[in-house]
Amino acid sequence: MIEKHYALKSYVEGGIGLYKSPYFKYSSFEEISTLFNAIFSNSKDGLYVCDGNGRTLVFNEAFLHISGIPEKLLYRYSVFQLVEKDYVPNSCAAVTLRTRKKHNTIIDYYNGKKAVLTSTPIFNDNNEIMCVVSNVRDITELNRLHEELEEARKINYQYKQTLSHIQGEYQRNENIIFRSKKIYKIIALADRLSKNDSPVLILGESGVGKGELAKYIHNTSGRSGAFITINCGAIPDNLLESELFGYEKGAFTGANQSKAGLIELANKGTIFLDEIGELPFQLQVKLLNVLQEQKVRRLGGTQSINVDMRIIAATNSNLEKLIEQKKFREDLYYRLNVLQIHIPPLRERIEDIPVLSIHFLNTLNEKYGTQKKIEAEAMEHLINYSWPGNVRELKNIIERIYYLSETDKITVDTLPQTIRSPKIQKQQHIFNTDKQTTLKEAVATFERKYIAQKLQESKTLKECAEKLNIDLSTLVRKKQKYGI
Ligand SMILES: Nc1ncnc2c1ncn2[C@@H]1O[C@H](COP(=O)(O)OP(=O)(O)OP(=O)(O)O)[C@@H](O)[C@H]1O
Repeated sequence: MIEKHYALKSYVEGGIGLYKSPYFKYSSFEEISTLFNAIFSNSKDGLYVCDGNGRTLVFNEAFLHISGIPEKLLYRYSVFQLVEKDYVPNSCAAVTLRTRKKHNTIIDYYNGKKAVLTSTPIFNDNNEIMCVVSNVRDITELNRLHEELEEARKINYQYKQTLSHIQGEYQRNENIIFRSKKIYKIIALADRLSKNDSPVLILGESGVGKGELAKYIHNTSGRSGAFITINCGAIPDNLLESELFGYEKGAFTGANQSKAGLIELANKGTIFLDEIGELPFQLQVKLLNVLQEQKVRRLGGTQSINVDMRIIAATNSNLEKLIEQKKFREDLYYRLNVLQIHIPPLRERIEDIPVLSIHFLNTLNEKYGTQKKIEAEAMEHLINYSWPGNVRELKNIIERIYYLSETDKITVDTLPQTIRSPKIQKQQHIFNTDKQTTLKEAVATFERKYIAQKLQESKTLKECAEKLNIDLSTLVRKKQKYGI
């Protein structure tokens, strides 16, 4: 059993006394003195004891080492004089002698060591300070480690910042893969825009990712409802109205039961109107009313239904030109064009080509458990190509070469002729001169190029369909087939 010995407690302010075990057999002064001497001199902490006047009584080797005060000076001067004569910057014991209280401080000794000091007054029966015991802990090493840790933390933080910046450039935000600063800025802008409910107009060529960005804005907006997409150019005019606004039973022949429109379905969510330039003129005014009143009335209906939706519209047409041509309502344009984002074509952000190519390839690798890789030279060709169909075309091409490549290496030979021959492409040659091309392939190549060219020359899909003398729906189908 351990006996707690309180003999010294009356002398130690706030001290806990001494613990002695039953094995403590020393009783003579010599034995106890030897023991305490051993403890004192073996302590790694510096120990320094002065009397009530601040004169040195006893100290250990560690104290000399930590404080760097020459032994002789310790005998000659009191703690007050040591400070006065500037042998030490400060004295913890001197403060305790003045305040008669235990004191803690940190001292930067002149030898470069840093220590934490605790000085404790020991009182005699007359309540006079008999001595002050100072414990001096060297924290130079600890401090160095602390500084190193701080430095490491700083570096770590900087690395993290850099990494997150790099990741930002190579980032995938939701499904948007990018490396270019241009898309990075667009994502940052979209993040800000997603916080409010104003309409957003996304401009950019076909396939640049307008739909993907609209989805991103919806997903980050926190709106609880659905994300509803409608391609105004792909649905025949007569169906578009009922699709958008819904109808009541008997509203027209064939309306055997009531049906909610897409606008209604987008309640609390987002409606994405793709190819808004293709929205028939008579529907534009109806849409404007919905936007202004936040209410929709089904065809054949008498009641207006409240809708809380965010609208995102997108187009690759020049809406201002369409307004001049009286094909698009100016008032609707201003209503939709509150916040505008322009996505540049892929050829203007070629840094995105490698990351997108690798992403699309890896998606297939994961799906089929393969490890196909694009060789550097092949990647160069992908980068040099002008991608009139933008990301959609790139995605289609990667899928195509994935299936065509027989080994794990995607080489230049695996690439379609159009991509392999940038010179021919730049010269706008539409015939494929590859001897191995079948007639069917050659016709497809021609058709794809020809449609892509006409699309570039046309303001709207409708105009393009007219130029090609084909139905709008056929054009949309072919656009999707060729990834343009
Ligand atoms: N940054 C991107 N990261 C990953 N996939 C993308 C990215 N941009 C576009 N895509 C993909 O490319 C294809 C075309 O994108 P999207 O439909 O959003 O383009 P769009 O500009 O709306 O085209 P359109 O004007 O023809 O409707 C989609 O399969 C989409 O997932």
